[in-house]
Amino acid sequence: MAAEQGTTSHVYLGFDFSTQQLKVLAIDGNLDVVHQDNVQFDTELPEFRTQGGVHIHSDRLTVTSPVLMWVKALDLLLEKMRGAGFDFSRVRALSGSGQQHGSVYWKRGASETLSRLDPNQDLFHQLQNSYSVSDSPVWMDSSSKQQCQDLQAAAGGALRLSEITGSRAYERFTGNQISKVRQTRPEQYQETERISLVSSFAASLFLGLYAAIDYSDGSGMNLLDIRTRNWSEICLEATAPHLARLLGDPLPSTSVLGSVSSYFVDRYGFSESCRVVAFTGDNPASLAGMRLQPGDIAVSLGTSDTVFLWVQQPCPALEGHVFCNPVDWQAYMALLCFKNGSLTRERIRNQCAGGSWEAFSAALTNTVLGNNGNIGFYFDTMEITPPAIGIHRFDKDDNEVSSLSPEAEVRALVEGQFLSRRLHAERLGYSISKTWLYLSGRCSRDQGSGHWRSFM
Ligand SMILES: O=C(CO)[C@@H](O)[C@H](O)CF
Repeated sequence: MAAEQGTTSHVYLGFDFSTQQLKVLAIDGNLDVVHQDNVQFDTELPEFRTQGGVHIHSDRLTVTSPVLMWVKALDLLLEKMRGAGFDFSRVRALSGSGQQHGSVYWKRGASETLSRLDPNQDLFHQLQNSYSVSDSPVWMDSSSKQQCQDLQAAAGGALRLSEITGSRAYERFTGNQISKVRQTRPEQYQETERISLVSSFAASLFLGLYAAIDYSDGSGMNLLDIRTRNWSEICLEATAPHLARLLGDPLPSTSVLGSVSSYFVDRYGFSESCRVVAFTGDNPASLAGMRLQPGDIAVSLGTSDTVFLWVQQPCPALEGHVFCNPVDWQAYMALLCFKNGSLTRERIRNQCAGGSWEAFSAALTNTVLGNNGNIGFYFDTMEITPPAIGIHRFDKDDNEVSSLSPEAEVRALVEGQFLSRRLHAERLGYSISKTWLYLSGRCSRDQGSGHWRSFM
């Protein structure tokens, strides 16, 4: 993708290490996009043999991604940019986001390697032996139920834990994943000198040293006290010994962490004065990037669907999450996460619309609002909100049925998904109907998303 030539004005880079791809966006001082590109993990890095960017293990609960795939994707993306003639010397600052809750385990000695990278070699080959855990747990994992129960017991129950960290214990949350690694892979845990989130791992690559975890993405760990913005001693103790040392101190999500490392200056021509701003989670980054204001509500349609909004005060509950706000460190953001998002929509598109979004949208146009009383719940994998699994279709008389016509199935999926998002949001007191609703995420550009708005 050719880079826009011409002006020598400063540009700003945003990287997104998401579930299925690594994306980069370059904007100028007017917020105009001057370059963008991406690396699709499944198709451009087939040697890692991922599906949807992950490995779903045989227990159907454990879900991981190879950390070196993310490293190699950054090598590939920067080479693509260089090949397109992108002028890295114009970059005044860079930041970005990562899929929330994923964890990266840096092996003893990795900080030395990170600080002395040879600009004549790529990151992938130099960091080959820098990770004590090669398959990073990611947000789609649902295998840490025991660790969740132990943490809730130590904190004084689910609601108490939610009061402290903004969420009851969730299997995908990083603290419970760290606890599982320590219990099931003690040698690898012993070999670990630093634990990052995907967001702070990405920032570390650009800094050439370990980057702090930011308040907002750190709120997705069941470890951070969202009022004091320090690690909760109760939660750290219940998770693993000496964990504070492995995590480092958290910082506001707007922190300037330092300058890009000499590796990127010498290899790609970045300016020595290019600043690295703290990376954060993909959903907090969406709230910031969409310039959401208190009272607005956003729906992100991606691998996971999320409903999130800016709130001034924490209102933790037994469902959903409260994170520290990425823009105003004294405010908060509320979020609901639905795991069966775009991958489920793609499955129904393939099965009921011949793999075509045009046919998918046509099916919505050809069927009536309310679908003649047919509705469905499509939890291909263990759902987060609510914690349920399986495909459940119902007819107008509330009888469970085993099938629907292809067009009725498409509408049953869309209406089921979006009425569910609205129901769970309103149950937490978020008024959907009387507010601005912003759509974001890969699927929000689909013309079918117009239909989806009508259910929210
Ligand atoms: O688990 C989630 C939010 O809590 C997901 O939206 C991930 O951030 C997707 F990457």
